[in-house]
Amino acid sequence: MNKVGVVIAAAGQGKRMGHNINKQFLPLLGKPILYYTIQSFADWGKAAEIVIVLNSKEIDYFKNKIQPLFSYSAQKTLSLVSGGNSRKESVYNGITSLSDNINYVLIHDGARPLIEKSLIESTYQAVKEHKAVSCGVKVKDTIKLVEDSISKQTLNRDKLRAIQTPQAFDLDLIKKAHHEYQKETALDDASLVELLGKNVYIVDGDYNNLKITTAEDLKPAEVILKERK
Ligand SMILES: Nc1ccn([C@@H]2O[C@H](COP(=O)(O)OP(=O)(O)OP(=O)(O)O)[C@@H](O)[C@H]2O)c(=O)n1
Ligand SMILES: C[C@](O)(CO)[C@H](O)COP(=O)(O)O
Repeated sequence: MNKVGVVIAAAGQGKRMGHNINKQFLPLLGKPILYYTIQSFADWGKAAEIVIVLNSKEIDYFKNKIQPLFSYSAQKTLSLVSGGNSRKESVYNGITSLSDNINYVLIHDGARPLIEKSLIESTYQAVKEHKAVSCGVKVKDTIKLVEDSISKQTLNRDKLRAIQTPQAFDLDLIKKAHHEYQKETALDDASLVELLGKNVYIVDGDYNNLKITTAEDLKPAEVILKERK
């Protein structure tokens, strides 16, 4: 029987948000961003363990202000781990804290609170077949390569995807990728599997699965949440 774990990377500083409190604790319709992210995985209901990776200085805040928002049964699946200086280090701490009997892991950004159950499920179904999976959406704009404000090349849009999380992996495979490329800088976990020379299967993501990065992302996120109510 397959057992699945979830790692939610929430140990960033949210510098681009430019707020004095971590962006993941900012409210959307009155509840913290990180609450929505975790609740989506709890609602999905298939995770044996949900690891929340936090800045060590914010663990008490999480315990006092966010953890009590969840039902008792959801709280039982949560565990808290300290993050690192990069997203990659934080994810590493998360995946290595999962129990040995976990077969697959879904890795998600704490800052993507609009994730829907259907996308979590399609990612999970795909990983059982492909071992390494990422969500991605087709880019809608024309993308150009620009150097020193000069457009050098127009890229073939058909081959481009804007990459999102969740990304899902066979747990042994992603641990191996993290171990082998410990010194490599990586924006996401799928790129470490690419470095191993393995295929990463892309499932269709969701344009609404926004990453809350800068202040202008907050309003559209609230509009989407309101529509779902
Ligand atoms: N050391 C880090 C850095 C990032 N993250 C997490 O990785 C996700 C994606 O990162 P990003 O949106 O870039 O968040 P921040 O690093 O917090 O943002 P910024 O770059 O603006 O500081 C976020 O949920 C963030 O909390 C993490 O767990 N540990
Ligand atoms: C993993 C990721 O969400 C894919 O879009 C993203 O790369 C992480 O955030 P960052 O803004 O690149 O740090």
